[in-house]
Amino acid sequence: MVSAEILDRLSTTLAERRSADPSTSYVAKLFHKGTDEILKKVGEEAVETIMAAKDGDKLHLVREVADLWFHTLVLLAHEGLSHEDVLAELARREGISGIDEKAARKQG
Ligand SMILES: N=c1c2ncn([C@@H]3O[C@H](COP(=O)(O)OP(=O)(O)OP(=O)(O)O)[C@@H](O)[C@H]3O)c2ncn1[C@@H]1O[C@H](COP(=O)(O)O)[C@@H](O)[C@H]1O
Repeated sequence: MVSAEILDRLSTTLAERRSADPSTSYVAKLFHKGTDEILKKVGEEAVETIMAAKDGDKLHLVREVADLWFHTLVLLAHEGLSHEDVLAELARREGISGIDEKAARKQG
């Protein structure tokens, strides 16, 4: 099974690309073009993900979600953030939902 460590490695690469030559790297070129271009790519990949889900081809869906994740990671890196910030938010929510479940059990 592929490890989630790939997110750590990709995140390191994306951070390095912030100072890379735009003519030699897709990510450096996106950073150079700026926020609007990155947001445009995120929007395009979100639409392509929806279309892939609709056509019922699971491999196509996985590939489009990978494109979407990748471009959201580029967006986070451009804003000085990373997947770790998102994972921390999900962990926080898990904690919140745990509290909610306990409260619900007491009420029920
Ligand atoms: N995971 C990815 C990755 N996923 C998708 N893409 C690129 O994202 C683009 C997807 O956009 P589209 O599907 O719209 O295809 P396109 O028409 O070619 O895109 P545009 O040129 O129009 O933007 C393609 O150019 C893909 O090559 C990626 N480019 C890079 N990475 C990773 O990022 C690392 C750094 O990349 P470089 O900066 O290019 O060295 C690489 O080592 C990879 O690990």
